[in-house]
Amino acid sequence: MPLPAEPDQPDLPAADLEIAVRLLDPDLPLPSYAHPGDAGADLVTTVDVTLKPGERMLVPTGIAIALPDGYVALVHPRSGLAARHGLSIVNTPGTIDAGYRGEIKVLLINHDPVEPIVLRRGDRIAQLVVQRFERAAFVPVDDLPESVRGSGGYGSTGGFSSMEESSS
Ligand SMILES: O=c1ccn([C@H]2C[C@H](O)[C@@H](COP(=O)(O)OP(=O)(O)OP(=O)(O)O)O2)c(=O)[nH]1
Ligand SMILES: [Mg+2]
Repeated sequence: MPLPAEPDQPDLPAADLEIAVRLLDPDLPLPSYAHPGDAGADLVTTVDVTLKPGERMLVPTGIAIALPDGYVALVHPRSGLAARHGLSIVNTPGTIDAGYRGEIKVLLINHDPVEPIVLRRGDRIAQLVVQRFERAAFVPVDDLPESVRGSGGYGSTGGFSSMEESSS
């Protein structure tokens, strides 16, 4: 697939990969990176949304994409909205498969226990991280190779000091 000769946004480096995007709502922008080197391209909501405390809603972004084979796009929350308002994504990160041609939607949730979150059409609600992935062959075996960690997990290396005190 040919790479764009020029960056799609001024002051940003040329892209590594071209991804076809259908703008289902042409008045809204393409996904865009805020800074050079950013991993996530921001996605917007096409609709006004009010999320009550604890409420979740599947929100449209107005775009459909065609990822090349061997790539996945992951829908991540934006940390600023999470820190300021408690906005997150239920299934974070959401997985956009290479073969998916439908509209990308974001399953938002309001984690604030008290305040509703009000979003307006065009607000940036999430970010899309495009990555290569490996397709695994899952091979059944009787024994796994040994490792230093072994089967220790779920806090085997210790937790917060307050948790250690309360559990002892
Ligand atoms: O945040 C998300 C997650 C997924 N999708 C779309 C793209 C993805 O390719 C498809 C299926 O997602 P996933 O495999 O996570 O969901 P599933 O419950 O396993 O559905 P399916 O049975 O269709 O695979 O839904 C989104 O638009 N947003
Ligand atoms: Mg699936």
